[in-house]
Amino acid sequence: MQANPLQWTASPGLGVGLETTSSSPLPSFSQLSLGNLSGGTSVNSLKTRGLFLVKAMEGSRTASLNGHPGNADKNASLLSSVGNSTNILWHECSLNKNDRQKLLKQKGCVIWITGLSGSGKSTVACALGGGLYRRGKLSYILDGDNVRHGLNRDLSFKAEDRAENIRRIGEVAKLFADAGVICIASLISPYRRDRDACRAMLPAGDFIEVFMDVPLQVCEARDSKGLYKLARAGKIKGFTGIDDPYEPPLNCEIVLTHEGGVCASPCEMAEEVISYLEDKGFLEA
Ligand SMILES: Nc1ncnc2c1ncn2[C@@H]1O[C@H](COP(=O)(O)OS(=O)(=O)O)[C@@H](OP(=O)(O)O)[C@H]1O
Ligand SMILES: Nc1ncnc2c1ncn2[C@@H]1O[C@H](COP(=O)(O)OP(=O)(O)O)[C@@H](O)[C@H]1O
Repeated sequence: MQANPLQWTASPGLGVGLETTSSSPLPSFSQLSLGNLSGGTSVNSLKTRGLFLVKAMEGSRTASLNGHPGNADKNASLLSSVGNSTNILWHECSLNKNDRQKLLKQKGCVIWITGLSGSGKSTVACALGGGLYRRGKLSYILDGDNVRHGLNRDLSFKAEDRAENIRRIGEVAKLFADAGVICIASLISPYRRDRDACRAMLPAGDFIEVFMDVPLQVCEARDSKGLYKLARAGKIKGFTGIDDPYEPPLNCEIVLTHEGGVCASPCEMAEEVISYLEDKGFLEA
């Protein structure tokens, strides 16, 4: 992608800043400024020294409220408590999701792929990421197995840990969507309630649930990791589909089916999801 052209500007009495051209989605001078330039520093000298003065004086609530004595009471009234975090204040930046979407020429969203182990979630997630990449669209995959190697390594497969696994991935996916990225979350996520809680984190329409509707017998016959065999032998307890529940979606956006013993190829499945994204306008800003 070509970089956005930036122009230096000077403003009487204020200092210098970076201004974008009219076609650029980057912030204007009013949103980026430096305050005073002291010691004889001129705009030109900074320019020639190649200094990028991107000290953004964001239109931050925190900054403006804290910056003025006497506003402490007003500030305190904005404090909130979320879970175990008390006295916290949301910090708003002037550069928002819309700006990032314009930059990326797409809309951020979450594609949530759910299904049994071996149903093809990871495969279709990769095919989808590839298909989007070839169209110049930025996506990122949050795969349950992979996230459990790091962020969620402390979680087991009991119901409450699965719920926490899903909640955390939902929160991370939400951040990716806010960044303007098409986030592909692929995890078993066996409980409807947990998936619905992730849906509720996002604006309506931005959570696209994709159900891998592949029968247990097919997944078990694939058994690419040998886990079903271990579960049947009682060596893995609480394995989804064997001795742990899976609740299929009742009303999801896309169902990728295994019809009459024939499964569409991962690329065909990915194209189905891409068509949905195109139809709903996610592949343009
Ligand atoms: N008990 C049990 N049940 C189901 N799956 C198990 C279990 N133990 C380990 N595994 C492996 O972990 C992968 C599923 O992780 P997820 O994070 O997607 O699961 S969940 O959403 O929290 O239910 C899953 O990966 P996939 O096969 O890709 O689905 C398995 O490889
Ligand atoms: N559409 C498909 N048709 C046939 N086999 C598939 C398809 N998608 C995935 N597979 C195969 O099924 C197995 C499990 O796929 P995987 O993507 O790992 O599933 P999951 O992530 O749901 O556990 C792999 O061996 C994969 O090659």
